[in-house]
Amino acid sequence: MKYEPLAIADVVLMTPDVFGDERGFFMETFRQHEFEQHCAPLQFVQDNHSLSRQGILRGLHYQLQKPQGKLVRVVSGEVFDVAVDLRRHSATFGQWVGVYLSAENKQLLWVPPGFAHGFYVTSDSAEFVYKCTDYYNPGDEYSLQWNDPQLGIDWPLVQARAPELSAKDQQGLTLAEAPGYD
Ligand SMILES: Cc1cn([C@H]2C[C@H](O)[C@@H](COP(=O)(O)OP(=O)(O)O[C@H]3O[C@@H](C)C(=O)[C@@H](O)[C@H]3O)O2)c(=O)[nH]c1=O
Repeated sequence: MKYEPLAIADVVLMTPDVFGDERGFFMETFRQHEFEQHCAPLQFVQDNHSLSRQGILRGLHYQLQKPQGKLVRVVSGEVFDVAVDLRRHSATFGQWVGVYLSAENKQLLWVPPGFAHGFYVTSDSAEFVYKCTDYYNPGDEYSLQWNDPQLGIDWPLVQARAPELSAKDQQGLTLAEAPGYD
């Protein structure tokens, strides 16, 4: 596995070694010891899997009292995946990084606790799989507005169509309104 810190250095892009043969391929997608060395000394307690159609945007989500670090990847299709730094004392507070994750590139993104996370589906559909360092805690969940001009996220919208959002995400908070991490 190759580990590559992004422009916000705590966010790490991971590229697995893929062993192809006549049967298909094999790859390791997680190794605790390496993860602790290159990303964070944290354990995962919950795994999630979602399916979304093209044009769906999920996010940008975070939990305040029980922050979740997320190790995310795509097992079918392609998404543009975004992490926003909400740590108020961070030099990169309010900044974002985004990468394409796909079944083809097989990359994983480590989104640490203290970040909001979301993704936009660019392929016909996409299945998204991720590990979390804390449990889902719905009362503690916030949605940051995907198109807040202060964030200025450059979403690669398909045919310039507005993304489809859940009712919750349509009520997302701007960066100015959203509680951050102290
Ligand atoms: C996230 C989550 C949802 N649910 C339930 C609640 C609800 O009925 C249904 C759909 O929930 P949501 O609309 O919140 O699902 P979704 O919009 O896919 O939420 C996810 O978005 C991405 C971007 C993330 O980063 C995740 O952490 C998570 O917040 O699934 C759980 O039971 N456990 C969970 O961990």
